[in-house]
Order: sequence, then C-alpha cells, then structure tokens
Amino acid sequence: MNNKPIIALDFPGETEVFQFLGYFNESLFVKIGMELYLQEGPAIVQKVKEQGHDIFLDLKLHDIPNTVKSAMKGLARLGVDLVNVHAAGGIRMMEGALEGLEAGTSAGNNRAKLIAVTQLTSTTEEEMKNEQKINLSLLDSVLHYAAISKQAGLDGVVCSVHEAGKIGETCGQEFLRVTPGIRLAGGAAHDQKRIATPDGARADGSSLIVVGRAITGAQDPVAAYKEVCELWGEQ
Ligand SMILES: O=c1ccn([C@@H]2O[C@H](COP(=O)(O)O)[C@@H](O)[C@H]2O)c(=O)[nH]1
Repeated sequence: MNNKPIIALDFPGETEVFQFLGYFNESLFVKIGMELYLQEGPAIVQKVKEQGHDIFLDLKLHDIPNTVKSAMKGLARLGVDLVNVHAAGGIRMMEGALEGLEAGTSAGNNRAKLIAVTQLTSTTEEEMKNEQKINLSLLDSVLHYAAISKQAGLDGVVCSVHEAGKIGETCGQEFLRVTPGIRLAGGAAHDQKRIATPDGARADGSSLIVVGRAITGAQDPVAAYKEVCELWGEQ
C-alpha cells in the first residue's frame, strides 16, 4: 500500500468513474464507497483494480459479529488494500471482521488492512453528545474507539486530522490514522465539520488522507490532485 492521497470516487456510476480516471496517466490510490459500490457491485472493484490503482473499499460494516465476519470473508476475495468497519460495533464485531478477512484472503496474498471508523468527520461534539448520548469530549470518544480497535487487533482507524496526533501517541505510530475531511485552504466544507488541509494533516500526524470533492469537484481535477500531493508531501 502506498501513501498517496486517497481519492474518493464518489460518483453515481462507472461511466463517471472512468471518465474521471481517464484524466490521469498514473496509478492512484482510490476509495470506492457506498454510493458507487451499491450501484455497480463488486465488478467495479475488479475494473478499477485492472487499471492498476490501489483501492480502499469504504463500506463501513456495522452488524452483529457473525454477519460482519461472513461479509468480510467475501470482501477479502476482492483483493483490495484497505477495508473498514464502524468501531461502534464493538470489540467482538471487530475481531469477527478480522477473522473473516484472514479466512477469505488466499494463501500468498497480502491481507487487506482493516481499520475502524471512530466518529465520522461530519459529526460535531455537540451532535455526538446530544444524539449519541456519549458523555465525553469528542477527542476522548475517538481515543476510546481507537483503543478498542487496537485491542481487537485492527490496523488503524478513520478519524479527523484533529485527533490523529493523539492517537499516534496513545496507540503507536504504526497504528494507521486515515483522515477524510480534507480541504484546500478556503475550499467549501460541504457537510464535513472536522476539516483540515493536506499540509495540516501531514503536520498533525495523519498516516493517509482521503480527498473527495476538493479533487473530483474541481474545474481541473488533475491540477487539484497535484496541489494536494505537493501539500501532503507524498513520500
Ligand atoms: O469519517 C468519515 C469517514 C468516511 N468519509 C468518506 O470520505 C470521503 C470524503 O469526501 P469529501 O468529498 O472529501 O468530503 C467520503 O467518501 C466519505 O464517505 C468521511 O468523509 N468521513
């Protein structure tokens, strides 16, 4: 897995995806999420992989342990690089996810990294307290979810840049902090609440950044991607 900025392919179908990918003449790290996967199914993963791109399959599984285990076993066969669940599903569910992923990975292939969503980057502390009835600061809630994800044996978490540094200190620098909510300076936040710039993400301890609309919605997506790469300082 490389550490290029991960481009969120939040498009309604494969026509838009391949038009977008056609602007680039290099291999990318892309994210296939619910919008695209639920329209196109597993075939879209195969088609994007055939073009040589690394893939984060962002389906955020959250169900009883047995169901998540079986679903992960199936997803493992798609041969993606990164997959995820919701940490709110609990330790047994996350352990099940890992078992399923290991069971579904064919001998000789690398297992996909498994990460857990802590608090969505669209959530504010006020919303978390009022709607989820979690009586902690948002940072403490994220740190708690990171701690139980690590306890379950996962490879890292999805969090915002604002919590990434502290998670690195408490869970170790090898524990991945994958951070969406990335915007170029002055860019619209849309529905995101805990946002940061690519250079801010680098400075504050992200391991990988996820960038959607700042690139896919740009007048010149290739120029926007290059700007993100420069600010992120792709290694
Ligand atoms: O906490 C989370 C978890 C996942 N996402 C996903 O990342 C992208 C972000 O898109 P932008 O257009 O850059 O806002 C999107 O696919 C989300 O589903 C997230 O934003 N926050």
